[in-house]
Amino acid sequence: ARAQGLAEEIVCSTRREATRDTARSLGIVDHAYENPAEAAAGADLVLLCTPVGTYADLSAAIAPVLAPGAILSDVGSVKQAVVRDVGPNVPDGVHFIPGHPIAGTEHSGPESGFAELFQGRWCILTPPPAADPAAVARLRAFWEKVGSQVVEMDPAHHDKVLAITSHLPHLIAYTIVGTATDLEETLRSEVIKYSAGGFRDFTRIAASDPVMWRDIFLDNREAVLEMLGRFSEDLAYLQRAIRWGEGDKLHELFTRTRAIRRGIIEAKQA
Ligand SMILES: NC(=O)c1ccc[n+]([C@@H]2O[C@H](COP(=O)([O-])OP(=O)(O)OC[C@H]3O[C@@H](n4cnc5c(N)ncnc54)[C@H](O)[C@@H]3O)[C@@H](O)[C@H]2O)c1
Ligand SMILES: O=C(O)C(=O)C[C@]1(C(=O)O)C=C[C@@H](O)C=C1
Repeated sequence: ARAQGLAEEIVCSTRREATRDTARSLGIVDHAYENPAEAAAGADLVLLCTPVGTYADLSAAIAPVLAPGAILSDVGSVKQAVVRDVGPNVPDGVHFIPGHPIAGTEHSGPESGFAELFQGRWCILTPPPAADPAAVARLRAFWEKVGSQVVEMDPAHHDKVLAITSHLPHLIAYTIVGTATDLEETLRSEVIKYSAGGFRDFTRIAASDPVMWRDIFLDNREAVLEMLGRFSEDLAYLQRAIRWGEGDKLHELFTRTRAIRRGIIEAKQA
């Protein structure tokens, strides 16, 4: 937003003085406050960017200072829980339009942000049915100006899609790295020593913020459990194929998934 000159003034609120200092010295914000209500007072656009489990308290804390006509949005990785937790705190006259940029890294804090983060990435908005179309258009324009492609979705659908494309992969990464590090000492040191391609990719994902991901799994419980159930069945199918030496079944699946990966890359290049 700073690089594109989208706001006259950008302010933030964080709990620690050290984080506020970092945000100021990076030039990301004009002012940094400890109290979120001080940061949100009079703003045209307020974005909640903390772990989703904090949203209920945070939105209650800023509600009294939100200006009429302001847009209240967020970047949280789940959407039904955001509607549940923030919705009741939104004052009349404030436009509540939840959002989710599908862009991020395993790193945390202001120093991990970069101006190109959202370029060429999707941003999903989940406006309530009665949302003001002009406010939705303004928020859409904001995300487009930072380089995103915006799509609107129903919150329940969002949570299902992200459960399989983002949440389950993280759960698998956390599990596989946990399993590997629970191995007996000799094997464990070998795992670390020889970790190259596959396992190393999992360790990157498994280095993601523990609080953020705890909250995502607690707040997208049903969709994650549904996808996990399907995944477990498919894993058991492969386990059985390996046990009985059914190479044709393995080959058929691996051929199908290779085509899917190539399809994703072609779609990106198009
Ligand atoms: N990292 C990603 O890949 C990614 C992508 C899209 C959306 N998100 C969502 O964005 C949000 C923030 O994620 P991030 O990656 O920017 O994390 P981050 O760790 O960089 O930033 C979160 C900030 O919230 C602060 N915080 C934590 N608990 C707080 C509390 N109780 N009160 C006030 N501040 C608190 C942290 O100190 C930190 O400064 C999350 O809701 C996450 O689901 C993350
Ligand atoms: O690349 C990464 O590090 C990410 O995990 C980014 C990622 C994802 O799963 O795609 C993580 C959480 C989000 O809500 C959106 C994006």
